[in-house]
Amino acid sequence: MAVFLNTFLPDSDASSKLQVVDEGLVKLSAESESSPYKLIQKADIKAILKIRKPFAHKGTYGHALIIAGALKTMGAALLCAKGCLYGGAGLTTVSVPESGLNALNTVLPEAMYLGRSNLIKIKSLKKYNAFAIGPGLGKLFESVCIIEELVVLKVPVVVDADALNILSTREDLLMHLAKDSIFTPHLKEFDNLFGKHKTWWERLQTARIMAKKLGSVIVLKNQYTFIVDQQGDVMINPTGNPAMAQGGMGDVLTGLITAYIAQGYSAKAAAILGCYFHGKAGDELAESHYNITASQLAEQIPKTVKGFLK
Ligand SMILES: NC(=O)C1=CN([C@@H]2O[C@H](COP(=O)(O)OP(=O)(O)OC[C@H]3O[C@@H](n4cnc5c(N)ncnc54)[C@H](O)[C@@H]3O)[C@@H](O)[C@H]2O)[C@@H](O)CC1
Ligand SMILES: Nc1ncnc2c1ncn2[C@@H]1O[C@H](COP(=O)(O)OP(=O)(O)O)[C@@H](O)[C@H]1O
Repeated sequence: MAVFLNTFLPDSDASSKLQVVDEGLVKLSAESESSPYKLIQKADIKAILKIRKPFAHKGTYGHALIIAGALKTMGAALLCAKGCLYGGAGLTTVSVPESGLNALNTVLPEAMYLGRSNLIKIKSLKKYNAFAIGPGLGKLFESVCIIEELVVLKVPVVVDADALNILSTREDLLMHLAKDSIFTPHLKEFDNLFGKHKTWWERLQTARIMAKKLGSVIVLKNQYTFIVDQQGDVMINPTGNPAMAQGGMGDVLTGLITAYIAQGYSAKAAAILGCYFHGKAGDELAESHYNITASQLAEQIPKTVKGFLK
């Protein structure tokens, strides 16, 4: 029986009620007409996920740099870094203000530190192969300068929270951020960035246009998160549940997606894996927990991936 798009939206309108959603990312036959809307299946994840290799070492799985946190929102940076560590990046470096150094060393001893002043000064960030910016970053002048630097470097970035809000006032930076970046807005951040929308159908049409225009992936977060690729196709994530509705959950997702980029996945594959395992970890915890914290969810991720492979 056909599944229609309105099943995955909090609102309903004539267009989404008529839009068929395909099951799975793979086209069934060359002749069949495929829908731009596809519901991610377990088999799709199996096809994307790469098994860890014998003789692998920390260098095999990349080095992520997370630029996040401000004095009063250091937790967002820690949660993002936690998502990255538990997502399996070989090395994770976190650039927080110096006021966060003790917290970082105490809470996440596996993570390394890069001072903000060094970050703005050094031109070479070449040792990192995955970048995330935004959780709890604040919108101060310093944050804008860092985004300008990333634009000059032309490195793809996972962009979240305050970095999205900065880009909403700086179209020049938004349009020049490297292709294959990943934008991870929730509804409000999305509308800030691309304009107000009355319905989710309209919002999705804008997401498809903008993902193509930017040459990047847009992860539009909600109960069913929409991953819109550079061709404007929309992948719907089936995992996740209301036990996850608590602050910091998106910060963990940003770290997790960044971990997959560090491990060598494409922007699209990293977004798909990140959303799927983030939600699946939440689903597994929700079997025994009424609500879940973001830290709990991050810690569940390695178990979830292992369980998936069994
Ligand atoms: N421990 C920490 O330091 C935390 C810091 N955070 C950071 O704090 C900064 C600001 O976060 P705020 O929560 O103030 O602002 P946000 O822009 O994240 O959220 C603003 C409002 O949007 C609404 N909203 C979000 N998703 C929605 C959806 N799907 N549908 C409808 N409404 C929705 C919520 O009601 C929320 O009050 C961000 O940089 C964020 O990363 C948060 O992540 C929470 C945890
Ligand atoms: N009811 C829900 N069902 C599934 N996923 C949810 C639900 N509520 C929240 N989430 C997930 O939690 C994350 C929330 O992200 P975000 O709003 O950016 O949070 P924060 O800024 O507090 O980190 C998203 O990945 C979203 O899909």
